[in-house]
Amino acid sequence: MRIGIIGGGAIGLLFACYLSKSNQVTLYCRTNEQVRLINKYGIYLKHHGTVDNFTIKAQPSDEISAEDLFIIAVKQYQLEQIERVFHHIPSQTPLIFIQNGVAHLKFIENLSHETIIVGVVEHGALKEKTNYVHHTGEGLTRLAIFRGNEQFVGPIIHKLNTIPFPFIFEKDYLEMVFGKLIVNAVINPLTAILKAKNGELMLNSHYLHLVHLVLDEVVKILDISDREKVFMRIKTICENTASNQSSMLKDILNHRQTEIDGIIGGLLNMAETKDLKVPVLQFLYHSIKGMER
Ligand SMILES: NC(=O)C1=CN([C@@H]2O[C@H](COP(=O)(O)OP(=O)(O)OC[C@H]3O[C@@H](n4cnc5c(N)ncnc54)[C@H](OP(=O)(O)O)[C@@H]3O)[C@@H](O)[C@H]2O)C=CC1
Ligand SMILES: CC(C)(CO)C(=O)C(=O)O
Repeated sequence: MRIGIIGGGAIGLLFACYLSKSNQVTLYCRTNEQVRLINKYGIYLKHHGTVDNFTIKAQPSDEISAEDLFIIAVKQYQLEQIERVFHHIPSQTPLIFIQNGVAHLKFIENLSHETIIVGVVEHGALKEKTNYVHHTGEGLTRLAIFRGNEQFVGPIIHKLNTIPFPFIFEKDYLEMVFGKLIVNAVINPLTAILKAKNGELMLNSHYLHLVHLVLDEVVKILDISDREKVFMRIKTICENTASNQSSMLKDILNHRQTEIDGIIGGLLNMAETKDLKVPVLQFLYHSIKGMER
């Protein structure tokens, strides 16, 4: 299958390497410099201490070619910037969006494409250089249909699946996206404000108290009945990624924009619609927005 990946960041590079094992991948980048480096030297993938080199074709993102599928791997807040790119992708070509949070759902609703799939990525990836990615955490990618015929997803998953880079099908896209949203809403802003690694949220009793305060409001907004199950999922992720810095902490430390609007911003909008008071989430939102400057 011909796969176009838009965005040569951590996830774009990671997906390009694994998917190129059994597909023809083109990585669409923002800068000509990244295009040049990848076409000349390929992409380096570090995994478990081993570094492999992958020959991948790269093109500027304003020169879209015909593909069988596009994976959109830019950050949620960069989607607006690539809006015109979608005018060059035929409406029959399936699109996969893998952004964290919920804000991207509003953006994709306005596209005219017939088949839109949303994904939740449970891998960890770190872009160490322009054409060098570190696969820091092994996981899987969940895919669910957002628009179009569910029948298309099975064959796509079949073609994307490789070991150790699995894809699985989820029936309910909202349940899938909200599941990840809760995890990111609790872990990301707290770790970024406290400058703490994920594991510390469970080990420091004061941080754990904050986890519960955040979770109480998230559970209220999303009307979740099994709070304990949700807490256990967060606890497991904190323990499994104990020594990791969350993506929001990394963004703050590197003076980059964060995805707070897509994560806590999305929840604040839902709270407003339901006329719910959520002071803890307000505090997190404004703390991160203030720190972004
Ligand atoms: N990294 C991870 O471990 C995980 C990430 N995710 C999600 O995946 C998404 C991507 O994250 P991640 O890869 O880490 O983010 P990065 O910031 O590393 O990558 C985003 C990439 O998009 C590129 N981009 C921006 N504008 C354009 C454009 N006009 N044309 C082409 N490319 C463009 C950027 O290019 P440039 O560098 O030139 O600015 C950058 O390389 C996020 O929404 C995140 O929530 C989900 C789970 C795990
Ligand atoms: C699951 C978690 C919190 C892992 O660090 C993550 O998705 C992130 O950092 O964005």
